[in-house]
Amino acid sequence: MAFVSQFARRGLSTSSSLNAKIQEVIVIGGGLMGAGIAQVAAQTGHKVTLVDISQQVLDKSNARIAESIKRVAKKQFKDDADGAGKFIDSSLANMNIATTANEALLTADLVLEAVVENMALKQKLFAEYDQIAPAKTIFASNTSSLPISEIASSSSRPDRFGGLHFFNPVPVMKLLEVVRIPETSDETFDAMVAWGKAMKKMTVDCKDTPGFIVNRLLVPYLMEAVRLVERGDASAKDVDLAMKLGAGHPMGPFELADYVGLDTNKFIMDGWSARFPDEPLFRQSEMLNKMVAENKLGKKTGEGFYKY
Ligand SMILES: CCCCCCCC(=O)CC(=O)SCCNC(=O)CCNC(=O)[C@H](O)C(C)(C)COP(=O)(O)OP(=O)(O)OC[C@H]1O[C@@H](n2cnc3c(N)ncnc32)[C@H](O)[C@@H]1OP(=O)(O)O
Ligand SMILES: NC(=O)C1=CN([C@@H]2O[C@H](COP(=O)(O)OP(=O)(O)OC[C@H]3O[C@@H](n4cnc5c(N)ncnc54)[C@H](O)[C@@H]3O)[C@@H](O)[C@H]2O)C=CC1
Repeated sequence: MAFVSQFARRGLSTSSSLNAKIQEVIVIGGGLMGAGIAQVAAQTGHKVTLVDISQQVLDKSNARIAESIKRVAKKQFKDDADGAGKFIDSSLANMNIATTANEALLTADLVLEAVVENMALKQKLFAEYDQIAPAKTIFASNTSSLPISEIASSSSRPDRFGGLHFFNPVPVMKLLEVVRIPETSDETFDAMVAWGKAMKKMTVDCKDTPGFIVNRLLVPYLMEAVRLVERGDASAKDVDLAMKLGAGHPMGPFELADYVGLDTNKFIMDGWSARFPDEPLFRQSEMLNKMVAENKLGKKTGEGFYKY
């Protein structure tokens, strides 16, 4: 069966010449997603700089990356300890960590942002980087829910801007959503798709719509699960068991929410409920808001819907 993709349409062309191939990458935000993206970039032979304002976060992420690379190596080089060792060493050698992007910006092919889900912060960072990065540098956001167009409006290069949305845990999840805005040039879009493939991900194309493909379906589902428990219709544990055994999901919605981070869930709901006040699927949840206020953010703080 052949589909004709409406997203494969040709967009604007750019006057600035891009590198055909993305080789040097800066990942901004060294938390859950940034660390995973940087790890996979390093594993697939890219030179990568992982940037976070917090040295403590970087140290923690470094340790998590080292652990995760070992798991990947064990899987890829089952009975080949020598091959596994070389893979780990070369991956780690491809990676730098830093508390500022300034030096790496001078030569980067791609700046991929994965800081907290906050429009003002994302815009501020790209406005700054726009002043330093060369014309060839593509800018992209890993945002879960914010409009790429609005983030891109803070830079002077919307033709070299797009969304590259990865999934958690990045070393395991095979999908990458590649999002283009009307201004994204064909060269930029093609370079982003090619990079996704170089990262060994399957790519899907999507317009700049709330939640793109996966989160437009997943977030309302999660919120419906929370509302179900808020109404007292079932316990979180039973909902999770039901969705795992009855729908074949690897995690139930509450396990997944804890895994993703309840703060990230709340950032998404805050944004969508403000932007789309008439959409009942995007309504806020008192239970979720209370848990975030109590710093019960899920796995990362040791407690969310479950204790860890
Ligand atoms: C919620 C709605 C709100 C959305 C908010 C925004 C979020 C977004 O913008 C987009 C998202 O990311 S949505 C989340 C997408 N992720 C999921 O749905 C994950 C669902 N869970 C799973 O797939 C498995 O439980 C999982 C793979 C995690 C773990 O699998 P298992 O339970 O079977 O546990 P393991 O046996 O430990 O792992 C299975 C294999 O994977 C390897 N592995 C796991 N974590 C790893 C990691 N961090 N690094 C490297 N390898 C890793 C593990 O080694 C194992 O491999 P095998 O031994 O070969 O099977
Ligand atoms: N958690 C998830 O499962 C997924 C999250 N996303 C998106 O990825 C982005 C990051 O999410 P997470 O990694 O979960 O968040 P996180 O909270 O684990 O990491 C965000 C990091 O950004 C850093 N940061 C804050 N301000 C900064 C600045 N000015 N410069 C550099 N670093 C700064 C923080 O110190 C923190 O380490 C968000 O936009 C989120 O919506 C996308 C896919 C999945």
